[in-house]
Amino acid sequence: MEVGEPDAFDAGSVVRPAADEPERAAEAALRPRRLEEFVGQRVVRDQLSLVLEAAMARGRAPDHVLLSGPPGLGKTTLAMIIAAELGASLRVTSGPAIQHAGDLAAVLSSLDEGEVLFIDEIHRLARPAEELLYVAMEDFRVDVVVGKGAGASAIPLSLPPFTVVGATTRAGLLPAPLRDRFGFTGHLDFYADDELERVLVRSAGLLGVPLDAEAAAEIASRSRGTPRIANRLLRRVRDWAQVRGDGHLSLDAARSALAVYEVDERGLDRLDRAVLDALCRRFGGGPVGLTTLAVAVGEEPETVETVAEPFLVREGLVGRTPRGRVALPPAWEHLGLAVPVASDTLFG
Ligand SMILES: Nc1ncnc2c1ncn2[C@@H]1O[C@H](COP(=O)(O)OP(=O)(O)OP(=O)(O)O)[C@@H](O)[C@H]1O
Repeated sequence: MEVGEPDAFDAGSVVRPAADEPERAAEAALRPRRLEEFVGQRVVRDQLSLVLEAAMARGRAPDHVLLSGPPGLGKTTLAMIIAAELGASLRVTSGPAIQHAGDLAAVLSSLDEGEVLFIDEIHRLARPAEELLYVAMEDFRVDVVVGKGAGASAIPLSLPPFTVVGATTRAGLLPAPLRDRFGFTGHLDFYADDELERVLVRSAGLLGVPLDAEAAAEIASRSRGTPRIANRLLRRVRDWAQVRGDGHLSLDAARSALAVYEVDERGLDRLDRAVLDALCRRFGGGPVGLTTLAVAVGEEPETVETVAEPFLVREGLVGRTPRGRVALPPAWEHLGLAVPVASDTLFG
C-alpha cells in the first residue's frame, strides 16, 4: 500500500476492516502526513526524528519501533508518518486480525526491502505468531513449515530488511522477548489543551470551517487530552453550526452542540458518567472488579479499561487498588453526590 492510502492495502483477512467506516475515513482526512505537522508529543517526535534521520543517513532500515499509549493519541498516524518520512510503503495489520502464524508468515514473506509493517494492537497477537515475529524481527527470517506430523520440516526463508512499527494500548502485556526486539519505544501521553487547540485549528482549516479561538479552547478542554476526540467533537460542532446555526463555529455553537452530544464541561461522556454512576450509586464507591463494573455499564472490560478508565484515573475521579476500582471524592462531587464519610479513611 502507498503511504497516504491507509485503507488501500489488501491482503485478505489480516487487514483490519477500515475502508468502509465513515468515521475512519473522516479521521484519515485529518491525519498529519509528516512529522513536522504532528502536533505535540515533542519528546517522542524528537527521538523518532533522530532514529529516522540516522537510519536514512546510513541507508538502512531503522530499528523496529514500538508505540504505546491510550487510544486516539496518534499511534497509527505516527506509523504512517514513519513510512512517509522514510519514503517507504506501509503495510497495515493488527494483532487480532492475525489468527494463525501462517497469516503473519504470508505478510512477512511478501514484504519488499525497506517496507514498514504496522501491527496495531500488537499485544493481542497469538503466541505462535508472536514467536514467529521475534525471529523475523531479529534475524529477518521466517521458517516455513512444510508437511505435517513427524515428516514436517522447516525451510528457512530469508527476508529483506524491513521495519516493524507496533502499537499497543497495553505495553505491560507484551512479553519481554517481544518488547526487547524493538530498538525504540515511544510512549504517547495525553495532550495539553493548547496542543489540542492547535490540532483543532489545523483540522478546521482542512475542513474549511470557520472556528473561533474561544470555541477551539472550549472543544479542547472537553476532549480528554485526545486528538481523536477533539476532531470528533469538532465535526459534531460543525454539524450543529450547519444545521442549527449559521455555519460559524462560535463558543455558543460549541457549547450547544456539546450539550446535545452529552459531553460535559469536564469532557466526560456517557460511558464515563455511567462508570462513575455505577461505582458510586451501585457499588457504594467500590472497590469493585473491572469485569463486574463493565457488566454494570454494559460494556466490554477492555473498553472500560482502555477507553474510559485512563482518563478517569488521570482526572483523579477513579482509583485502582489491588481489590478493584474505587470512586475518589471528586467522582461523588462530579455527580452532585455527598462524599461518604467512610471514603476519608478509604482514600486517606
Ligand atoms: N499529534 C497529532 N496532531 C494532529 N492530529 C493528530 C495527532 N495525533 C492524532 N491526531 C488525529 O487523531 C486521530 C486519531 O489518531 P490515530 O488513529 O493515529 O490514533 P491511535 O493512537 O492510533 O489510536 P488507536 O490506538 O485507537 O488506533 C487521527 O485522525 C489524527 O488526525
